Amino acid sequence: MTNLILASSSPRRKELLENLQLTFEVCSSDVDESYNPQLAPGDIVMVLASRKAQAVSSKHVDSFVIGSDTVVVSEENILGKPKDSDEAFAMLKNLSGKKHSVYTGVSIISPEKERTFFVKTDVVFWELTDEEIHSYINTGEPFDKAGAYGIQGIGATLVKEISGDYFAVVGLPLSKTVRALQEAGYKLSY
Ligand SMILES: Cc1cn([C@H]2C[C@H](O)[C@@H](COP(=O)(O)OP(=O)(O)OP(=O)(O)O)O2)c(=O)[nH]c1=O
Repeated sequence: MTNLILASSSPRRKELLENLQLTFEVCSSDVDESYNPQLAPGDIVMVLASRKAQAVSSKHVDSFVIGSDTVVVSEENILGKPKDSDEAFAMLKNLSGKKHSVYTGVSIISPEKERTFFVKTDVVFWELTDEEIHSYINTGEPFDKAGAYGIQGIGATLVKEISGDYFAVVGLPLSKTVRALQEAGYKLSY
């Protein structure tokens, strides 16, 4: 029996976790991703990560469940996934030539307890021309990603500097996640 479940439909989170050669299943959480905009960004991603983990944990009570959520924060604006090209353009224009922060929340629910935390990573973008932004949007890469970019793909070329956990920007801070799993009683097979 697999006792580790990733409560996510994100192909990136699955690929990240696969790097660690753990045996796990993926269950899509499908929860309402609305949140109270008064909350601080770290609290928003923790609330959403916990909601995703709880939705799956309630059906798999004997498993360790990982839920996660990522948002991009630029000058107080919280950027999720763009709905269309116009929104993607507005997000990338907003990020151009500046520093922003990527917040990723992780919630681990074990048969006994829940442990939820967040990681903040600072990213600096090069100054982008409108033409560069349009070309990037035309690749299709921005659409299912918070802040309208993927640092693991062509989006890497937009990034001048990163300070913090690269994996957290992609969607799951691997090292802290595994440590939290172990603290919750999960035994690694290697
Ligand atoms: C900033 C950034 C985000 N992202 C992705 C990670 C997440 O998949 C997505 C943020 O949306 P999320 O709502 O966190 O996740 P999701 O809807 O894709 O998946 P699920 O809720 O089922 O777990 O943005 C990248 O892939 N690369 C990046 O550089």
